[in-house]
Amino acid sequence: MVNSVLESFLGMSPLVLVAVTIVSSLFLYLLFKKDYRGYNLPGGSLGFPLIGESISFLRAQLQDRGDEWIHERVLKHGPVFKTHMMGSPTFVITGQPGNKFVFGADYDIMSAKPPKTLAIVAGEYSLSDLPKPRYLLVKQGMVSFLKAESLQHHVKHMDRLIKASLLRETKDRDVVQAVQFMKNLTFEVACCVLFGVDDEVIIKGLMSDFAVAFKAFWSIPINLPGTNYTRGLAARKRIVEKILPIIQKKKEELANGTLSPRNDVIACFLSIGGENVVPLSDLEIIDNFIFLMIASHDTAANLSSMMIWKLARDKQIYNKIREEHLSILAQRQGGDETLTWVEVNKMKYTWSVAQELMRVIPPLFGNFRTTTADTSFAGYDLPKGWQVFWVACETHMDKNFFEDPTTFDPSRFEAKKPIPPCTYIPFGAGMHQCIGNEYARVKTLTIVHHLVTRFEWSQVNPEEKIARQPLPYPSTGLPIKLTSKAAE
Ligand code: HEM
Repeated sequence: MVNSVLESFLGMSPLVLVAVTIVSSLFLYLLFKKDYRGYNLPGGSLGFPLIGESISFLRAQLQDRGDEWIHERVLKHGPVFKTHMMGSPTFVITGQPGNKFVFGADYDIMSAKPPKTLAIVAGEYSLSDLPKPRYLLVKQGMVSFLKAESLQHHVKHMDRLIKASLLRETKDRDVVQAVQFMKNLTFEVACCVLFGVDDEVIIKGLMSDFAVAFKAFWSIPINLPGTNYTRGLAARKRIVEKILPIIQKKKEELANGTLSPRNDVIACFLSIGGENVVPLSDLEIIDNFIFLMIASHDTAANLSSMMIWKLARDKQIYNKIREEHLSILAQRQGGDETLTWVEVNKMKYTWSVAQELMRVIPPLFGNFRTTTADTSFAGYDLPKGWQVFWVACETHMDKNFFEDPTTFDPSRFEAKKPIPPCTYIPFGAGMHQCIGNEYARVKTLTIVHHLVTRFEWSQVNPEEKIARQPLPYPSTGLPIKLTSKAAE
């Protein structure tokens, strides 16, 4: 088991890892001991130097027991504890006050600098690595495409792509590998709709490069031949080579007026300017293209895969969702067969199922920050330069915020009663809150719409377990058996 954990997250032989660990660990251990004596640190274990508790945490994640791993330590040490993961000493901060502290912290206390792995793969100019003024500018470029006012003009494009892809995938086939299909579909929709890249050969090439880069993100940053990390660096180089000519072409099209500045995210980036504003360089655009692909791909593919998983297992929910979608079709007037923004906004029950699914099984388990100054929380010292890890599971499963938390109940999101701040956090909160939630909503609802109005499905392996890889997926890729069900 330990071997398979090492191989999935490192892509390297355990023997090589042990050798590297022994050489580097003693030095780091002594350094660490020396630096932090005298600080009032919370309880917890730093585990082995360099590796820390990464293996134990990642192993729990693979078994979908990450929440138990956290909860055991919360029970032992309280809502804040120390550990060592993904190459750095780390504070895990849980609970509503902890979430408020992390999500409310500004740049002078905490940065959303990701683990070294993302910084290297996505590049030095990627959103979460930028100084605040530049961060705000680049994010503005992303938001100008992702906000509802802009996104609504892309619903029909997204709908056509999803419908065509679904018909292609299910043609003459009654079993579909749902996870791989959702990953491919999400990537294709992102290339075409988010980034305005529709050349099939380029999309295929980018897809295989990104598959390698995604693995590198959740690896331990050891630059040795054969590691996932080193393969990720090579994949980044190939991605840069493919995107540069696309940027050049879009510059020309914007200049001659054949491309609108709101056509896609790259066009939005290229249109950033004005008095005293330094336009984005090609490298800034590439790094943020990679960053956005990493931020959007697995998360959005995960939500639609998990919806398919849930609907295969719960006939009552499937029937209620199908009813909602057939009623939308029944109300449609005119001959246009593509979905509209108004129709997507009628899919309220379907979205409340997705929200409840993200409460019980959040796509993102949590995320990292780095302290940028010595600070304190709950009476403990948090020294500068440590990683901070926030997690969703502790508040999502807290009966003080969600009555009967282990029951799957979409109606809690239909109720008028507001959910207390910083307790329901599948999209985070505060300054770094997800800006792609509307895009993810529209894409997921469109996929579910075409699936439920055309098919019923069941799991080929009903006993299939959920494993975090690091996002939660059915462990054998969710093969589903489809039965055609024409819209009534
Ligand atoms: C179900 C799908 C998604 C989930 C669950 C999700 C989750 C999250 C979470 C939890 C964060 C906050 C991270 C933190 O505070 O540490 C985040 C940030 C972010 N997400 Fe998403 N996301 C999803 C889809 C997307 C999509 C589709 C896009 C883009 C099209 C996107 C773009 C971003 C960006 C750019 C940030 C960083 C914002 C910032 O740092 O200011 N996400 N996402």
